[in-house]
Amino acid sequence: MLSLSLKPLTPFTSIKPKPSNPPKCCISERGLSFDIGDTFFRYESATGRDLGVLAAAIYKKSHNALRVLDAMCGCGIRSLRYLAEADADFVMANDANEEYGSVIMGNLERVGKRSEENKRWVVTHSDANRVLTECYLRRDYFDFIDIDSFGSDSSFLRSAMGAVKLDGLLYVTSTDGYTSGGHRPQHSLAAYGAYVRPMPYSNEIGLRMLIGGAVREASVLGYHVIPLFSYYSYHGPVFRVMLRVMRGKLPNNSHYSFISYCIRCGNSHTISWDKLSQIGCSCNANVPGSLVVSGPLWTGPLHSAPFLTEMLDLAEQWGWAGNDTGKQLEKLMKQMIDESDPELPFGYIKLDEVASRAKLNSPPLGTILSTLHKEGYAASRSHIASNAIKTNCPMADCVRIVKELQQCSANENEKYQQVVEA
Ligand SMILES: C[S@@+](CC[C@H](N)C(=O)[O-])C[C@H]1O[C@@H](n2cnc3c(N)ncnc32)[C@H](O)[C@@H]1O
Repeated sequence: MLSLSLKPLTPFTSIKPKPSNPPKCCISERGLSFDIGDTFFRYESATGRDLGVLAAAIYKKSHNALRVLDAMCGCGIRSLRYLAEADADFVMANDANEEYGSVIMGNLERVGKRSEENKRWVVTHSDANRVLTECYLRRDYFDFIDIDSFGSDSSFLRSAMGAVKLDGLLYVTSTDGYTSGGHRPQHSLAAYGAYVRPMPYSNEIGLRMLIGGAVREASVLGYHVIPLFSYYSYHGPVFRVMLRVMRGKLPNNSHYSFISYCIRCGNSHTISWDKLSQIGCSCNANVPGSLVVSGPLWTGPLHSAPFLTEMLDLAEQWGWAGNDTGKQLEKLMKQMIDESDPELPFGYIKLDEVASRAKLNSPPLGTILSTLHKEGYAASRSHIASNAIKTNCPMADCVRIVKELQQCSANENEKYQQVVEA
């Protein structure tokens, strides 16, 4: 059972771990062995952990310092990886559940027992908000804060923003897919300040809602955030965003605005704050209920291509591409880099939607992408949905392309048939 300690933070040395069963098993991730015991652990989150470790290591290289707060550490695998792989100078591994203490400590001891000489890590058991607020109050700021919560992490955003160093990194998570689907607009409004309605690219909305919520919390403190990468995984589902927290106001206000989707024509638009009173679609559909509007949320880039390129280079340097998991990670980062093309708008178009508007079967995704490129449109895959494309091509032209491709293949089939019959 989860026990939330409201005692002052206790240093690791004075924690008396409750006797627990021997570790259930010793497993390994990226060649590092660790125990999970009876803690919460998900194998499927390995990609999210890989991305976090790469980002932390890049931060360490550029700042020559890395103090990490792993606010909800479970068995401590992230803390262990930040120490062993990202070469963190110090990690505070916190989990509210005191019963995880011995497993976390056992895992962190793999990088060296804690002693008077070795104070590279500490284990605490407290509510994450309390830990973050106490760090802020004693001006003990961290370079990198990882908040791996269940559900929505919006209640930790403000305290995390106070405890992270300026120019530091905040790695936040949400597993709330229901809200991003637009099924609880009052909830998204309360949690992230965004009134979210059902839209065809709801999983991207989930990432944008999370970043938008962080933009809002940062602005309260006179800061702004820039997403370095945004990662959606259908295992959960999980929305993860790596944010750089910077001093001052958001340089580009148009990156925090509203979006509309027109059910009639299938096009989406961003709506700036000053145009809210003139909402409408370019197709001039005045059919009541045809326009769905969500926001305010993050409408700027989901990733920083230069930062992801550094991560990709580092993964290659570390030899991660040598196995299947590494290859998948490489493919993911390359897709994210493609998605960072500034010509590409927010959202994605599912090929099913294009096919249904064209009343035809959809041609292969690669064929549509190359046709869009030939016609001069920006287009890429989306790491979020394997059957979708990101493109600045209007829906009507996507439909035309699908029809033309279908016609082409019908003509070719006919010619082939004639050759066979002759
Ligand atoms: C998703 S799991 C963490 C998994 C871990 N980061 C990993 O990668 O394996 C969330 C953890 O947060 C802990 N937790 C839940 N609520 C908490 C709170 N308010 N403060 C601190 N820890 C909390 C749970 O005990 C659980 O271990």
